[in-house]
Amino acid sequence: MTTMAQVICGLARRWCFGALGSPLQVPCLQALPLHLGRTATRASQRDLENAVHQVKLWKKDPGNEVKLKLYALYKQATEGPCNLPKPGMMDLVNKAKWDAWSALGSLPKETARENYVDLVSSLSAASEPPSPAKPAADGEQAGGDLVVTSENHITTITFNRPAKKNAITTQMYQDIMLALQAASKDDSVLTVLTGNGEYYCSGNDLTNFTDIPPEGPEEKARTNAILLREFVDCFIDFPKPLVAVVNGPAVGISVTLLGLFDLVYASDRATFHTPFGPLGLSPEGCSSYTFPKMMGPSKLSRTKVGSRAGEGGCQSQATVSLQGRGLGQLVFLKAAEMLIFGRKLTAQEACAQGLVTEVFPDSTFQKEVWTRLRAYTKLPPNAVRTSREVMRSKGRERLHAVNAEECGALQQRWLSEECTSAVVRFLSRRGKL
Ligand SMILES: CCCCC/C=C/CC(=O)SCCNC(=O)CCNC(=O)[C@H](O)C(C)(C)COP(=O)(O)OP(=O)(O)OC[C@H]1O[C@@H](n2cnc3c(N)ncnc32)[C@H](O)[C@@H]1OP(=O)(O)O
Repeated sequence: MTTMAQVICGLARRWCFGALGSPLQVPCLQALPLHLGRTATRASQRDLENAVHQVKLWKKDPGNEVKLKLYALYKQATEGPCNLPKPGMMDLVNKAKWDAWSALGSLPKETARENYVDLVSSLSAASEPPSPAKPAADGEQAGGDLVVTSENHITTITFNRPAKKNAITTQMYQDIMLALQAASKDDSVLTVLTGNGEYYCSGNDLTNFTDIPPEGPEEKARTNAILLREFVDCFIDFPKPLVAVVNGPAVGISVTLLGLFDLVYASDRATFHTPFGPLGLSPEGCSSYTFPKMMGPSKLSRTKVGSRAGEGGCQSQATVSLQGRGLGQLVFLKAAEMLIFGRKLTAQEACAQGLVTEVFPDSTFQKEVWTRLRAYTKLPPNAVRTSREVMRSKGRERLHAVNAEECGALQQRWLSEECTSAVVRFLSRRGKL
């Protein structure tokens, strides 16, 4: 069986820039800027070889679409129409190459050669002069991918990869666990998670799947499941109030975990998206349990109505949805729309569903939230901890069981073709393969 990890592993190896099969493997001739060097309208074999060499000198990855075109034209120019058997569905790289080459049909070798040379020439011309170097580290702030600070009895853990929309790497999962362990013992009253930049967090870093150990993809899925389970367990067992300051869009695991938080304050710019269906995944972070629970009818009596509607606060639209439906059905439907079908919620909608405590206008978000949190730190810390423990202790065992079940399901999902294809699509669109 070909698994996602095998495919991605193979893709990562084979699709790195300069390694897309034959066009980049011919012997290297003199480097000659083709758009300057070729004057005749018909491209010669020498022009083709120069073009191949030119491609090798490109510093910027031209993207998979261009690489496929180059591959197909080169094969057509040197071997004629596609003569390979069609690869299997799961052999994604060879299938894409085969499709591109076959699509050229009976294009004459000379025309393919000319098209190859012209394509390289136009792309080389377009890339001159070389674009200026990017600012250091893509604008990432000093302090690493995760920044932990402790001030005024608040420990703050900040996702700090704004250039990657704060996607969580494997290292960051480990570092967050260490930060939580430290925060559980320090003198802070509250522990806050927030994001630096435009996003709160774009969820699991999808390139985490490309790092396959020598033991193979099953081992990767197994260790990922263990890591995820330990990671979520840290949130379940965390002894102090957890606060999410959701400064912008939140995706995937950064949303599901919110069900384990005590306070979730959101900017009105934030959105909440769990695209598990499209990604071939299933829910994690105990959301399969917490979301139906919080989005159920018991929330309706707690839903904040009115006072800040339109300028923050929650709007009570959920009551409308109740009409004509049994309450039990509503519980299922609301959580299902998010977790199974990947419906993205606005901050107001998330608040109405009980996922968010309160929404603030983005312009005053930071000021209002941090003022509120500082005031909470003045409360007697032991009373705060005790109240929280009383509220949490009854459900803890259940949450651990849910977490274990979700991780088991995901371990299978990560090895599935549905997930493979979705991750490959994402990475491929961004030229990461
Ligand atoms: C131990 C394992 C535990 C596993 C736990 C499982 C968790 C499940 C999940 O979290 S599922 C959710 C996974 N996340 C996503 O599917 C989001 C993917 N990202 C996007 O859809 C988009 O990037 C976006 C909507 C977040 C933002 O789109 P936009 O067009 O505004 O920006 P770009 O796409 O150009 O992104 C900018 C750069 O950031 C990189 N990036 C963003 N998100 C991720 C991500 N999740 N993983 C890896 N990389 C990400 C993107 O590739 C761009 O990088 P580049 O500039 O180098 O191309």
